[in-house]
Amino acid sequence: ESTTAEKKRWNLNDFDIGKPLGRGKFGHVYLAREKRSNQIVALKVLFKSQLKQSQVEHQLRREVEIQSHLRHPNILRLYGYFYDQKRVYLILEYAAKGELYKELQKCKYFSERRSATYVASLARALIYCHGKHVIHRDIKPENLLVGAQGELKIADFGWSVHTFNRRRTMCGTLDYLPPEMVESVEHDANVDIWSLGVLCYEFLYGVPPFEAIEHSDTYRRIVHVDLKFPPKPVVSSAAKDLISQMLVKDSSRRLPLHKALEHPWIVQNADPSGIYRV
Ligand SMILES: COCCOc1ccc2cc1OCC(=O)N(C)CCCNCc1c[nH]c3ncnc(c13)N2
Repeated sequence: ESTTAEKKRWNLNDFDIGKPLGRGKFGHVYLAREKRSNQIVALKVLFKSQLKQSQVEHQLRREVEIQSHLRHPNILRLYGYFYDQKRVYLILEYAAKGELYKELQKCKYFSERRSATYVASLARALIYCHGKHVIHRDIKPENLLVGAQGELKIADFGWSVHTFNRRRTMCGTLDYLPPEMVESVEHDANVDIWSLGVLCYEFLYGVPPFEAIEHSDTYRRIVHVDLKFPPKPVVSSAAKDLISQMLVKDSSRRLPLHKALEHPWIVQNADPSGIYRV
């Protein structure tokens, strides 16, 4: 039995592999059970060839380094990693209710209580990250998972911090980029306030606020903060007020995350436990 001091060296024989949980850009994720402890985990398998080809190995190392030190109920745990000849394996906390965006697609949009509960959880997770000088966790629905009790988990699939160098025209969406990133000026933790505002809007309306067919139109709508609230579904003015205080062009004037947690809409709608029971 290895002591906690020396890092346990994992290998594939330590796990029984279960059903696939999905496939991402760089690899597959499987349900797995660590044999000795019977602990259920998610195992993400990345192909070294693909990592090399996309020049993301060092970025992945950085992402693993950051994620393995984060401990928060709303951030998916990274327990460890190992590799063999061809693959890198990430040992991750298993989120039993899967990807939030699939749930959002199914419901079209979330209730104000559900949206506020998720936004409060994300704000707390981001406050924790900023406290550890980690920013830009790239919170968009695709990066959010749901635990067995309905709690939100930022899985932050890691490419955000690097892909923005190429302004994500290649693979990710622009919808979540704040003006300072679209105009590629330096950015700080306030980018996460913007993304949280975008996410809050998308939870309530089912579409992101600056969506457009053409990238160029999305760019323009973001830099001009062309924020419009559709008449349907009906959304409270308190919710619109919070969103309007987060989607502000001047990053220093965005509502700080701890203030967002005190906003009336959050106080009146978010479940304090961060759990939304469907
Ligand atoms: C560099 O990589 C950093 C870590 O990236 C991930 C960590 C955990 C992930 C998925 C990750 O990347 C994205 C990805 O592969 N997909 C979008 C396809 C699979 C979706 N997962 C579905 C899923 C369901 N229950 C889960 N419990 C834990 N993790 C999961 C899932 N997925």
